[in-house]
Amino acid sequence: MKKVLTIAGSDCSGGAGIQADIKTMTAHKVYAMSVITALTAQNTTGVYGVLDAGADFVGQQMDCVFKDIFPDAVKIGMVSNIETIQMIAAKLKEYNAKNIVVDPVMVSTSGCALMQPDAMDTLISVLLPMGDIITPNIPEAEKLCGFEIKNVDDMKKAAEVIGRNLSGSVLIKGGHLTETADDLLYHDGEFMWYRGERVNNPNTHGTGCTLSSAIASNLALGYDMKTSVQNAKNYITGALKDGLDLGEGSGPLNHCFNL
Ligand SMILES: Nc1ncnc2c1ncn2[C@@H]1O[C@H](COP(=O)(O)OP(=O)(O)OP(=O)(O)O)[C@@H](O)[C@H]1O
Ligand SMILES: Cc1ncc(CO)c(N)n1
Repeated sequence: MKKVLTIAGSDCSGGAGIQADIKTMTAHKVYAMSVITALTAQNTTGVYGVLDAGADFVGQQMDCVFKDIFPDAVKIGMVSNIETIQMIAAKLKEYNAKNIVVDPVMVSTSGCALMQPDAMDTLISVLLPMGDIITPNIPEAEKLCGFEIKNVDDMKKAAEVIGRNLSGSVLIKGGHLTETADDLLYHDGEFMWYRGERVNNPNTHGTGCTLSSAIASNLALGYDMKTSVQNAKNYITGALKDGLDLGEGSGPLNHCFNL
């Protein structure tokens, strides 16, 4: 059985973070492991509290995982402070981790920040370059490229600018921009569009976490980068289309729609 590790924050309401990651990995029939960077108190209406696990304890969890059950892929989500980011980067190097997917969870849309603002530079300079692929949404991509992204041409320019400083691939998610939900991959100097059917479902809590975990699961299963992104795109569209409707706000997806 292939093994995948998520390093991320817990979402007690089960739609995003560690919980979304484990459900996604399980739906892909890979063995899921989790290093928890922070607990969050959140639900479909917003984020109300964050309790950091602390860098040392994150490091200890990573030691336990890597020394015993070496993951075939690693997904990194919420990392709230500078010390934790540095610890994760050091441990990934120490253990020579493979197939690293970094979802830069930087811009909080509702309530408490998931990342301390002073940690952004460290995330950009230390962790993003370690990714085999990074998966910013439009507001995150704007922070990374330094200009506004208003259309698909801007998406291409941004992907190129962001990718210039990285050895890995860049997937800019169009969920916040395009009428159709098209994502753009910049991989080995080439652009590739993943055309998505826009699902008329306001329940999109955790789509980013779910997509990045699906990519990591596919990489662990041995698919190449382009195929992994396509398979993950098909999975997220299916999970949205299932039409689960829970909670007062933007609800979770049905991660198990295909089981
Ligand atoms: N209404 C929709 N219909 C179809 N696909 C969607 C829709 N909304 C988002 N997606 C897709 O979901 C994936 C995640 O994109 P999105 O831009 O929502 O990420 P995100 O903002 O990081 O997510 P999160 O809400 O977890 O922070 C992308 O593949 C995107 O195209
Ligand atoms: C723990 C966690 N990670 C990521 C996100 C972004 O969806 C969230 N809401 N919560």
